Amino acid sequence: MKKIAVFTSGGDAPGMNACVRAVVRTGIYHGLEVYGIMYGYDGMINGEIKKLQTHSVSNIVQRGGTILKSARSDDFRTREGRQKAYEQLQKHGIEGLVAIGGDGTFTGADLFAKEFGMKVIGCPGTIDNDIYGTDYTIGFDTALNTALEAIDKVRDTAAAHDRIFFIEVMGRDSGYIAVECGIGGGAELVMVPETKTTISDVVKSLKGLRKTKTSSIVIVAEGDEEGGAAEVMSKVKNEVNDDRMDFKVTTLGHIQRGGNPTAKDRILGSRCGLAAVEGLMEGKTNCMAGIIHDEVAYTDFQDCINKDKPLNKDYLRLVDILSI
Ligand SMILES: Nc1ncnc2c1ncn2[C@@H]1O[C@H](COP(=O)(O)OP(=O)(O)O)[C@@H](O)[C@H]1O
Ligand SMILES: O=P(O)(O)OC[C@H]1O[C@](O)(COP(=O)(O)O)[C@@H](O)[C@@H]1O
Repeated sequence: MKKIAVFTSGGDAPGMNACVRAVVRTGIYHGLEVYGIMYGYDGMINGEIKKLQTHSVSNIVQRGGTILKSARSDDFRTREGRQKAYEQLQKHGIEGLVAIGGDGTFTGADLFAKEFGMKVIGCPGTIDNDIYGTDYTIGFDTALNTALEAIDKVRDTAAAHDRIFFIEVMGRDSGYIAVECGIGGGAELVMVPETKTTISDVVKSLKGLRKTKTSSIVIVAEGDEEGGAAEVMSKVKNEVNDDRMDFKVTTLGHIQRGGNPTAKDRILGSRCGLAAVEGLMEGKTNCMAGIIHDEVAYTDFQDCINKDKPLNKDYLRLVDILSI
């Protein structure tokens, strides 16, 4: 293998730049030519491909977002789109790809590799931490710490005014951010998509806590089955029907996906990037380079896509016990 390319796809997650840098520098270190594809699969189809040098990735290890930009591509979901993408890669003589993204990116990559014989290794880039085959995903730690900092600030005003705050964090299908910032932020309750918490459960807990506490923080993952924080708050308010309880909502939103990556995300991105390139050089394909128990681990795309990474139930128990 002489030429490889790297791209970021789907969303963006802090630490992706560290990963891109590692791919470029590891490739060059091993004598490969490394190309960057802009705007994910859309850029692959449109031929937005450029050769990268060591200096192309200078001064990015500390930056959030992705210098290669990111996009969601409908065209890549079609056979014609993937055919065009393959032709563009052939023009440059590219034989291997490093795909930095989430489940969707890996689904497209797996299909593409099987259809055209392209070699592809993925790196797990999502703040949601919901990818099987790695203990942590690139971006999760930064998002968690951003959310935690915001929760600390909200707690100050919650305490000063004896309020009950419903704080919405990201996680369309996953409660990792919610549960971990719930523990770290000392939340009274955490609502996540993985477990059912009814409005009556919430009301019962809040009324119970009222006997010992004057303020409370409820963390709601955006994908909770009862709705986001605003919807949960309004349902709880209706059921409580007590004007003495002062409810507020804060939605943290996309601030969680931005900002300079933490040390953990820079290191994770760097390790996965290096492992992806060396994996390609060893002939591996259709798998993701992740880290399990502090060791590099390659997991088949099919497992990454189809297997669940369950939340640690001990974490939810921890929130319950520590919030009394
Ligand atoms: N079944 C599929 N077939 C082909 N391409 C796909 C498929 N699923 C996802 N993709 C491609 O991967 C891109 C990123 O997927 P998406 O789910 O948006 O993000 P993520 O990688 O973060 O999960 C999509 O925009 C699409 O181009
Ligand atoms: O508004 P967008 O860009 O669709 O992103 C929202 C989604 O992004 C996520 O944060 C995941 O993003 P990443 O996978 O890119 O990290 C989800 O939790 C959330 O539902």
